[in-house]
Amino acid sequence: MKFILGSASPRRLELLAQIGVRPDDVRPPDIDETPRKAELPRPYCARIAREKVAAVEAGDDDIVLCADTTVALGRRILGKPADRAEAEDFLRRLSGRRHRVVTAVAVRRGARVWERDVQSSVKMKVLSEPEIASYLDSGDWQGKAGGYGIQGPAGAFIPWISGSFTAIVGLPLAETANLLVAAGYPLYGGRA
Ligand SMILES: Cc1cn([C@H]2C[C@H](O)[C@@H](COP(=O)(O)OP(=O)(O)OP(=O)(O)O)O2)c(=O)[nH]c1=O
Repeated sequence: MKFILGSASPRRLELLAQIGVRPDDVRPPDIDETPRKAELPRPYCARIAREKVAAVEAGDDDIVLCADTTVALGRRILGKPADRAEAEDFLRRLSGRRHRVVTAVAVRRGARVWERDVQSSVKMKVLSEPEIASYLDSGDWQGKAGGYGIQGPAGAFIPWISGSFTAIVGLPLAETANLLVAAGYPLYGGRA
């Protein structure tokens, strides 16, 4: 059995390391992440995690883990900003409001798939012009759903969350541990 992380996200690698899980291989999937017409954020996120895990090549006995993190403002999905202008647009929309962050995790072993999604609420303070400008200058928004990362400088913009911090960063560790154990990964030295 090999454990394969199907993700290019350095956050997911670090979060797995936090619970002592080191992949034997990292194979980021390449799928089309375009939402379907009128697709809601939670089903979208779960679908993308499933499509990612199906797209990773692995042996029948290997365990593959993929995840997707989606920022939802009402019914609207905010993906990874394409450029600085889009990141600015996202920040202005999120400023002073509460939004949701959904992270779906999918684990596959052979033909079997285990999945969970976790939804958190996040409140962003009303952002001032200097806060927006300096955050955009930092470049930290790049590659992050909704155009911010709570674990970086944007942590100063988040006075309150309800849910799972690790899920917001990209991988809900409690649920991930359960999925790995269900799939037969020897977490806790195989004692679980
Ligand atoms: C909201 C938020 C998102 N993010 C990140 C987590 C994810 O890496 C990214 C959302 O994009 P994803 O499509 O979930 O993942 P990815 O493209 O980075 O990597 P892969 O598909 O190969 O697994 O946003 C943070 O790091 N902090 C945050 O606070």
